[in-house]
Formats: sequence, C-alpha cells, structure tokens
Amino acid sequence: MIQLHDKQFVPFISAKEINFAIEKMVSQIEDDFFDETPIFIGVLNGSFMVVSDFLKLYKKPCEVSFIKLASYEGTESTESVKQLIGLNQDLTGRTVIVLEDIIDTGNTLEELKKLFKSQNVKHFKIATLFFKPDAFKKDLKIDYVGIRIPNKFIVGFGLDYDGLGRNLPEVYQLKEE
Ligand SMILES: O=P(O)(O)OC[C@H]1O[C@H](OP(=O)(O)OP(=O)(O)O)[C@H](O)[C@@H]1O
Ligand code: HPA
Repeated sequence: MIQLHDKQFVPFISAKEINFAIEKMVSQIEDDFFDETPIFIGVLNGSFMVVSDFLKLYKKPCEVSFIKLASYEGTESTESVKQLIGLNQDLTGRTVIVLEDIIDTGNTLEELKKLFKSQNVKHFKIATLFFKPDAFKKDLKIDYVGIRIPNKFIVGFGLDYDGLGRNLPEVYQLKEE
C-alpha cells in the first residue's frame, strides 16, 4: 500500500500487464498504418510515460509531438477542459494518432476531437492505455484501448493524485474506506 497526500492506494495493475497492453496497441497501429508515417500526439501531463514506452516499441517511421490539456483536480473531473499548450505544427494531410494515458468521462476526448476537426488531417485516431467504460458519458469512438478498468480513481504510470504518483511504474487504485 502507498500513501499520497491524505489518501491510500493499493496495487492494481502490474508493470508487466501495462507493457503487454502497450505492445498490443503498438502492433495494431503498426499493422493499420504500415504504409504511413504517423504523427503521435501525447496529451500532457499524464501521457508522458505511455508515449515514451509506446515509441520505444514502435519500429516504423513516425513523429511525435505534445499538447497539454487538463480537466482533473484531486480525484474528480472538473467538467471543463483547459488547453494549456496548443498545437504548433501543420497537420494537413497527416495521419494523426493521439496517445492518451486514460479516457474517463470523455470530456478531454470531446475537446480533442473538436481541436483536430479543423486541421484537415488524413486520418485521426485515438489510442488510450486505460479506459473506464462505466464513467464514459460521450457518444464518441475510441479507436485503440489498452486496458478497460472499473470506475475507480487510479494513480501511477503517468497518472497523478494532486501532482503525486506519476513516477510509479505500476498502477494503484484508491483504497476503499
Ligand atoms: O476523460 P476525462 O474525464 O476527461 O479524463 C481523462 C483526462 O484526465 C487526465 O488528465 P488531467 O486533466 O488529470 O491532466 P494531467 O494529464 O495533467 O494530469 C488524463 O491524462 C486525461 O487527459
Ligand atoms: O483515475 C484517474 N486517475 C488520475 N487521473 C485521472 N484523470 C482521469 N481519470 C483519472
């Protein structure tokens, strides 16, 4: 068990399971876009670890860039997604694949879809390492999902509780009271 600020968390998903899920996403995307040079877009802050591990396994030509959005405060979604760092690249005609650490309520995903709609890209796909189907409130497609998880707050592998926990190489879930 670990303590972050005022809350306790228990082990949930091992580094090995995470790696297996990322390998699966890499091979699906390599197969689907074998004749393209995709540009992977990580959504900061949370996605830095999944982007790093994903790219180390991705063996075909590709580019990477980042945007920064934020919606979560503490253990709750604020419902408003702020763009903190935007896109600074022309994506016209490109195959764009967004890499997310987690899709929860879908608020961030909705904002991402709006953001890229006006960009005239060739393909636009969304890949997420973790997905909470029971929390997801939107009628939007997610193209690649690593691991489906129950609607519980998690930390580790890039995900934080008020800034802490991002550096953990495995995932922990909030301990029941
Ligand atoms: O589906 P949603 O309910 O929108 O939640 C998903 C988003 O929440 C997290 O980001 P957060 O807003 O916590 O910012 P961070 O990546 O800087 O921690 C995560 O990285 C996703 O981008
Ligand atoms: O479960 C979560 N943990 C941390 N950050 C998050 N952002 C959306 N869902 C989560």
